[in-house]
Amino acid sequence: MQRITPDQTYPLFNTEATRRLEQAMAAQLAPHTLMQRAGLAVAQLAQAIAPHARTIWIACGPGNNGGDGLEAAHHLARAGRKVVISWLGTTETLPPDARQSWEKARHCANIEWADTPPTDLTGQDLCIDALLGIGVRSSTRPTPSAPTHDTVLAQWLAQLRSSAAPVLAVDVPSGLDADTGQYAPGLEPATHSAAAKPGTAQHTLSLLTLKPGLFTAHGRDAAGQVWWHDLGATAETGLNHEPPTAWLAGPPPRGGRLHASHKGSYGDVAVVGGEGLALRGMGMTGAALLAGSAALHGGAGRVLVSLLDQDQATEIHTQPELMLRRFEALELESLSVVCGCGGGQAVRTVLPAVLQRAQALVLDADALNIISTDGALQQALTARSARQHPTVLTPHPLEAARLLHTTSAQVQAHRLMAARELAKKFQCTVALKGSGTVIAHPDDIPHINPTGNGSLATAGTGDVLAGLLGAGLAAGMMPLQAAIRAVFAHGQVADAWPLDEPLTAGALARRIKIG
Ligand SMILES: NC(=O)C1=CN([C@@H]2O[C@H](COP(=O)(O)OP(=O)(O)OC[C@H]3O[C@@H](n4cnc5c(N)ncnc54)[C@H](O)[C@@H]3O)[C@@H](O)[C@H]2O)[C@@H](O)CC1
Ligand SMILES: [K+]
Repeated sequence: MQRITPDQTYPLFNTEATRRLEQAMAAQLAPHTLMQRAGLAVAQLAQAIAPHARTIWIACGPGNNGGDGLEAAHHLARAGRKVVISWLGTTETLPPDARQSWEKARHCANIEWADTPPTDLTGQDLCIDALLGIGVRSSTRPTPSAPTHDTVLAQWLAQLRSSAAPVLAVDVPSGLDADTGQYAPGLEPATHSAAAKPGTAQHTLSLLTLKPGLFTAHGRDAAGQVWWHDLGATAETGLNHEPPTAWLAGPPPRGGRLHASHKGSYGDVAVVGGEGLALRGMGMTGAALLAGSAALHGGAGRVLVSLLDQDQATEIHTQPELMLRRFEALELESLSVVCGCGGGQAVRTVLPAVLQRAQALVLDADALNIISTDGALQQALTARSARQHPTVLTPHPLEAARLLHTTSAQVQAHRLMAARELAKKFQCTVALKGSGTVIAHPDDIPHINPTGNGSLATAGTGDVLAGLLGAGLAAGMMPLQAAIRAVFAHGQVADAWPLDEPLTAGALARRIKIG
């Protein structure tokens, strides 16, 4: 069993791939072996995280996820723990594996069966959520047979989510789609506001494989600390037979700078953005300066800033290392250009030249919005790949939706798919921002970033990411690697930041540590 922390790369498998692996393993093993291993692993983790739990309430659903819970109940009861099971299944519809575990639990004298879950649980107890696993239905189609069952399920789920006791979720938090990190319709937590985080699992034990939905969209909030037990898959079938659906990214390789290096060794970044106050009465130069600061702290040799401002300041007092340049004075062919941060409408005039001539390019914010409305710019963007000019797009879900001519809800519903589609459409690397940023490249398996938290949801943090990425490209990194590294480092700062201190984008840029 492994505790998942952002210190190494892990393969992630969607439901389809997990089912294939399960079948391949089941074919080699005695019947019921996988569920026995799963239940034992759940019981072991329960004992480890709540060694003194007075009562362990196990909510078991009608399928094999419930079977894992029943199997765990048997082990916990045998270990002398007080176990209360609430079971939602019927003997007529029980899958064969779950039936065996049900029989076992039934024969345990010291297990209490309760149709009404205990309501007096406290922080001294433990809940095990074995209601739904990867078999959750994501369609809103009602099941003709089960209106009552669905109501009870919703009630138990609400009880788990509001319990004062810690929750250990089996395989996935019930109701969460293991592929997308979205809740199945009708099974969302009642409260969905960022300010009042809904009650969710403190621990999730992912079985056989790690699933992408645990790490993106609502997955991070829903799952808490993720653990993984491969049920013997690595040793017995070799997980290598099945290509991963995605990777959970790990830290970039560390590498110090050569002593005999100079500023030219790390390349030049040019930040083009920051519409001035004069054009429309909306000054956004700060965004470009933040990107410039991040590029500097990200290790760029030199950072040039070209503000899209008629009244360019002659000096930037806050960051004297940044060098101001008029756009016409930039030698785009030899620069890693970060374009769009605070670009407003002014960025429209420079985009054709930037797309045509920039050696390497990061496109963010307003640059993306303008490109999404302009077919010629889209063609120019796609054409860069044939000229071997690396390009990285850093959209948030709404910007991605505009580029894909869809809605941000659709993008969020399938973040991995949306990022891949964008990468293919424009033949470039994409970092789709949001919880569990997805980094995609046309020919590669996508990566999900494991670092970062809600403190990054503040103005300017996207500009910092774009600048940091520009530094990676300027140093000659491949765009996918540069994106993985930048997103990881960006999130790492937020993870190390004190919880009670607001994180400003300026501080974020200054704290970046690379390599
Ligand atoms: N796939 C694997 O590799 C393994 C699976 N195991 C367990 O088995 C689970 C998968 O089992 P199943 O395929 O039986 O699926 P689940 O047990 O996750 O769910 C299926 C049951 O839930 C009901 N259900 C689904 N969506 C619902 C909804 N929206 N509202 C109300 N009821 C709903 C279905 O009618 C069905 O009865 C895994 O998550 C894991 O916990 C482990 O035992 C061992 C290995
Ligand atoms: K579950």
